[in-house]
Amino acid sequence: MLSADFGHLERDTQMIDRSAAEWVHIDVMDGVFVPNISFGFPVMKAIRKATSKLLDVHLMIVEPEKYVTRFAEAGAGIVTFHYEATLNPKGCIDLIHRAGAKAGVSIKPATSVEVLRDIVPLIDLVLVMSVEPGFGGQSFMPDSLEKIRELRAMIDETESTAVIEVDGGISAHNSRLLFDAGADALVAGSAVFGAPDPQAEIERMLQS
Ligand SMILES: O=C(CO)[C@@H](O)[C@H](O)COP(=O)(O)O
Repeated sequence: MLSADFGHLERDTQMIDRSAAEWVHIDVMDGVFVPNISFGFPVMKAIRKATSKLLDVHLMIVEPEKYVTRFAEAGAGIVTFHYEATLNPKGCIDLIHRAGAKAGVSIKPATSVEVLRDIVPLIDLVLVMSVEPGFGGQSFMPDSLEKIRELRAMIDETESTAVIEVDGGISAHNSRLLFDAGADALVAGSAVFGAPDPQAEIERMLQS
């Protein structure tokens, strides 16, 4: 939703609601963990009202343990925080699960997937950032493909049920490549909202 027209948030959310996309991805940025500020609870609640789809919330904030419960209570089906943003990832995971949501952990491009080995059996989703978090419209970083393959192997070895989500620079041009590398869920912002027909673009990604 970061690439939606915020002046027409209800219209754009309803458009995604009618589309073949399965989840609605919400990027929350605090201006500290990333050099950009997006939105918080009021906007999240407005999106919640405009769709019945699962809300997939990506927190790009410091001290996520302070807020994960409130995001779950505001209607997030998945709450994902950054591994780099907390000293207590297991505590955050626990808080999210206790609030009734699924827990995800995200890693920035420079963070090795190895840091997740101990926690991958405890989580529902790993979000691999394929751009530096903070802004939409950046180019996909090809090194992410190897990270996805490593993560797929780690998830299989540890018998984790976590899904692999990838975010940043994704379109119908690379979605097949990502799927083949082991991704289960793809996030697309500018490719969808910048397309002449966003719903057809989502279909193209799913078809490819
Ligand atoms: O989390 C982020 C950016 O920090 C992403 O969700 C991007 O906003 C995706 O946008 P595109 O790369 O698809 O334009």
